[in-house]
Amino acid sequence: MAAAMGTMPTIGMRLDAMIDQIDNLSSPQLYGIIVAATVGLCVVLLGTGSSNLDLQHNTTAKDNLLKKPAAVPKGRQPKWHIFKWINYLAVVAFLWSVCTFCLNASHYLHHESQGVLVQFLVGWSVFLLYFFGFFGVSFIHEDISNDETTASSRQPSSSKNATKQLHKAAPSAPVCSDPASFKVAASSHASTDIKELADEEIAELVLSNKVKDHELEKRLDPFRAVAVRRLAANRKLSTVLPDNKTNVLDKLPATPSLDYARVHGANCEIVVGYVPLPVGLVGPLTLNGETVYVPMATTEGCLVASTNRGAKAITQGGGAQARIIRDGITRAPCVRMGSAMEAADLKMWCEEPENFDMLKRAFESTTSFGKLLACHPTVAGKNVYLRLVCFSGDAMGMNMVSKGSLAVIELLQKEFSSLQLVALSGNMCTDKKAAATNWLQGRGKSVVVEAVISKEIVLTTLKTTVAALVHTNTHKNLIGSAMAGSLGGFNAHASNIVTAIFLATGQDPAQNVESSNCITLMEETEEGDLWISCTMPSIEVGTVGGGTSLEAQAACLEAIGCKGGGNTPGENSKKLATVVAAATMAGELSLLAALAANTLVQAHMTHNRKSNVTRTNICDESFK
Ligand SMILES: CC(C)(COP(=O)([O-])OP(=O)([O-])OC[C@H]1O[C@@H](n2cnc3c(N)ncnc32)[C@H](O)[C@@H]1OP(=O)([O-])[O-])[C@@H](O)C(=O)NCCC(=O)NCCSC(=O)C[C@@](C)(O)CC(=O)[O-]
Ligand SMILES: NC(=O)C1=CN([C@@H]2O[C@H](COP(=O)(O)OP(=O)(O)OC[C@H]3O[C@@H](n4cnc5c(N)ncnc54)[C@H](OP(=O)(O)O)[C@@H]3O)[C@@H](O)[C@H]2O)C=CC1
Repeated sequence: MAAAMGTMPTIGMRLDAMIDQIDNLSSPQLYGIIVAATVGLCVVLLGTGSSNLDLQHNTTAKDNLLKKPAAVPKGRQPKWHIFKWINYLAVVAFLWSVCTFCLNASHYLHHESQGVLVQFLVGWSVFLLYFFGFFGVSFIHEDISNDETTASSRQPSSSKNATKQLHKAAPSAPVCSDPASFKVAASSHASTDIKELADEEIAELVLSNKVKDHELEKRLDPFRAVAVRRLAANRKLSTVLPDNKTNVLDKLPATPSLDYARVHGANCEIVVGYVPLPVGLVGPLTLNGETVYVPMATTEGCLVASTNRGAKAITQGGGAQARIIRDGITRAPCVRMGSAMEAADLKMWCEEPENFDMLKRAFESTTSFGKLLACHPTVAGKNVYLRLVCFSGDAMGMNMVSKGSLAVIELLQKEFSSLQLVALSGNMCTDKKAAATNWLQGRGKSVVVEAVISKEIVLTTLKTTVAALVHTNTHKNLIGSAMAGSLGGFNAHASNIVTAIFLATGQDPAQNVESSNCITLMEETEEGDLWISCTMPSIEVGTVGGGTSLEAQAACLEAIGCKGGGNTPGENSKKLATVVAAATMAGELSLLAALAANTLVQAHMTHNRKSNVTRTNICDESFK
């Protein structure tokens, strides 16, 4: 052991050996190495120091609060300008010591006690400790940045995120839709954990655009996101409303029952609450031999009463019969070809059965329920509008058919090199706009419903006569609508009933435009009774998807007996469509009866005007 110890070199021996090696170097070599190492170290240190400083210059105290509220509390920031000057002084002192050493190296290295060399070594160690300390600050600071913001201050985040989120523009899109031309506020991309902050503090960040209003759900649970947004929204509103009220939204309910977790990503964005609508329940209504009750959400007093009266008359008469005569939701992409002749080629190609089969396979690869039923191409010069008709099971099917249509276009682009997609929806679909195509060719469910009501029931329940009803219907709904140049509006108020049922059952209310297409026909039978029918070619409804999964809307579907998917796909949505048509017929019956008997105004004064709040406020004594 002692022998072994005796052969092992001590630190002093190693130092001596190192000094001997240095001693053997020529002076230029020695100076060169020392100067190069020193300059390199200084450059690195200065670079690191300044990056820290830049970071701070670009970062306000509020940003730091946003990035890591717990670690860097507001108002307790390091004094970065003092660090900066200490840093410069340290570097100058370090360079001075190195130069001094280099200039007198041979003297210091041969000094007998080596004491001066030790002094230099100690001094440099102190500098190194300081510089390592500086590195440490830098590393910690970078860690904070990396943890807390994906879009760090070293990389412009706005452009990065913008390109990621924007979809590819259509080839024919104008220059202004170039994704690069979109400007996204850089401040909105901070993605720190803001859960630790109080609601008021987060609302403050929303107001100063440090956190985007519509991204709150990504960073907080959906219920808290709504609460925070309401705080911010009240403040925003106070700046634009004339009386600067700060609590406008307080009367808009946000609690207790709406499930915002379901709403987010499915039904609505920038949610600040919900609007309660009264729901009336019409019925019993006998339809296809079955008794149904129909929930209707409306604020138009008299509407539910009217539909209820019609339902009563229909049920008293033995009930209504309804049939689905066509079923297919549509999407019509607009594509542009190189020439009108190529457009004609495309139309012919799509109409070949084997080619349609290819389109069908492509479409159906995107859905387990959807079936492509037809493709109707319409040519307009170089443009082709491919009206794709899809069976959508129990879904209304707009997302489904849009997804499938995209797959069809991608296939066609492989077949026709000149084909350019102008718009996935080319308006010949036609969604949410009045159009002859829906009236003539149908969209969604096409339904016809009829009933016979005895003259006695017409007299007792509807308070009019069969002849008066038929007369009113002919001159109002048929001739009157014809004179108005109506498109699908040969009815009295189909949209009233359609919209109220749509709102109650979670349908897309904007589709009331085409879903209300309806022609109401009335005749007097040989027995003197009333025959009535409503033909509605484009009722767009679903019992899965969209708003149908929200609790309240699902409850209304359950009340009708058609919640969710049916035993066979499409069973429930078809039932809902027939209920919409039959309830519409009930509404038609009652309103036409009121018009025939001229009791419309009287009815609305009773049911629509009774509790005018303003009037009760100003003359409550007389009102009593
Ligand atoms: C208001 C009624 C029904 C009264 O009608 P009535 O015959 O005087 O009422 P009744 O007390 O004799 O009751 C008859 C049945 O009506 C129902 N009924 C009666 N009252 C209620 C009630 N409160 N709540 C629920 N159901 C009610 C109910 O079924 C009742 O039977 P019961 O159950 O009592 O055995 C009738 O006058 C009526 O239907 N008027 C037509 C009003 C209407 O249809 N308005 C629709 C909106 S108008 C509009 O927006 C569109 C428009 C007009 O601009 C379109 C156009 O250009 O034509
Ligand atoms: N994209 C657009 O252009 C438009 C969208 N909308 C909105 O689209 C929504 C409605 O679209 P929609 O496609 O109906 O609904 P969803 O987007 O909610 O999707 C419904 C999906 O549910 C699945 N599904 C499960 N069970 C059934 C069943 N029994 N029958 C049918 N499908 C079932 C299907 O999936 P899978 O296909 O995978 O089998 C179907 O595609 C509404 O919110 C509406 O407001 C409205 C107009 C235009």
